[in-house]
Amino acid sequence: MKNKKELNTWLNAFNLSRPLVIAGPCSAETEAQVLSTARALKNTDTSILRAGIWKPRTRPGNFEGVGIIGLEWLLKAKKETGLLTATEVANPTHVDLALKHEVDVLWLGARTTVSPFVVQEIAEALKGTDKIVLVKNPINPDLALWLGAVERLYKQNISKLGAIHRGFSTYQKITYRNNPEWQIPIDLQTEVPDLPLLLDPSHIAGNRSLIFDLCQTALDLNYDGFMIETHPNPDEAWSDAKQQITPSHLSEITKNLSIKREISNSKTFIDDLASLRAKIDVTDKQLIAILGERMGIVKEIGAIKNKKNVAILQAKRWNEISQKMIQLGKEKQLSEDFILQFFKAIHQESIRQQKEY
Ligand SMILES: C=C(O[C@@H]1C=C(C(=O)O)C=C[C@H]1O)C(=O)O
Repeated sequence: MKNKKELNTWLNAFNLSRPLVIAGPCSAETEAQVLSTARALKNTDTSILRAGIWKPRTRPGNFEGVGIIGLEWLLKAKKETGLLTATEVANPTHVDLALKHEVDVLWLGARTTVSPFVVQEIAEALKGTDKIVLVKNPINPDLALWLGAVERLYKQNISKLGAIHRGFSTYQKITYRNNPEWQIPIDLQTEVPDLPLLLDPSHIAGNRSLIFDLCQTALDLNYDGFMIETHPNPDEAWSDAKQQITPSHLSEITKNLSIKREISNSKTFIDDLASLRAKIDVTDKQLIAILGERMGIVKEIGAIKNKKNVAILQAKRWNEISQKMIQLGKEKQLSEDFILQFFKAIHQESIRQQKEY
């Protein structure tokens, strides 16, 4: 997917001084619930009312959405409040029904993005639309699949596109419901900087207490806005009760976020930044010189191992090194995760260099 300046035209047209907010219930449950959420969101930063109509649940037997009648409630809410509306579509029939009910923003969910066949069918059903179409990341951490879905839509002349980061499935026990893997959206921004990027903190968190911090991290990483699940009585919600928040809680969160700008024109800021970056450039050069020196020694080790037919991988030694480095790293306030990742990368390169010998 190639970057194009025009990718963010639709977002700029909102003319917002704050991040774009899409909010609303995980699922539309009743007409009263959709309307009361919409009315309460009208007094917040929200521009777009979201509600799930068809809910793809991990296991059958849970509430799977109210279906088409929910689209009528959304339309009613839009007419009353003036909020735009958004819903998830997972097949061409959903697209057809959403368009008939004047839904303004359609999104592809994480379980849809994983399937190029389904994405293609949806893209063809939406061909040439002037609606906004947002693509959630696939459940597996695969940037190419995520961007591939955006590209399929773009190829069908859909120009109002955006990405939503909702985190990635993991088998490991973690604080979050879905692992954020921030490096993937960072890579996405590096590849297509003008593609609007929103955070869905509700699905990453799985728990409302983590939402504020996730939103602040996103703003520090230049995200353009949020999709946040909001319900008048979160604990009573028919789906994802733990991660939903009330509209007033949403207001409190958006009010307390510190909004970052891409750059400051202040002279002292520009001068200070330039001199600190010059120092970083010096240390980076030193790092490369030291890494080169280390690999030189590794090659000598490779040579003597080769002569005596000794295996390259020496798990005990490698284990000793990583443990020692984690300890040393702590003294310099470097996280264990970072040191492990860093030394794993060094070790891999070290094995590659010895194999080449
Ligand atoms: C360099 C060696 O080979 C491998 C690479 C290591 C490293 O880069 O430090 C450590 C252990 C081995 O898995 C070695 O045996 O010391």
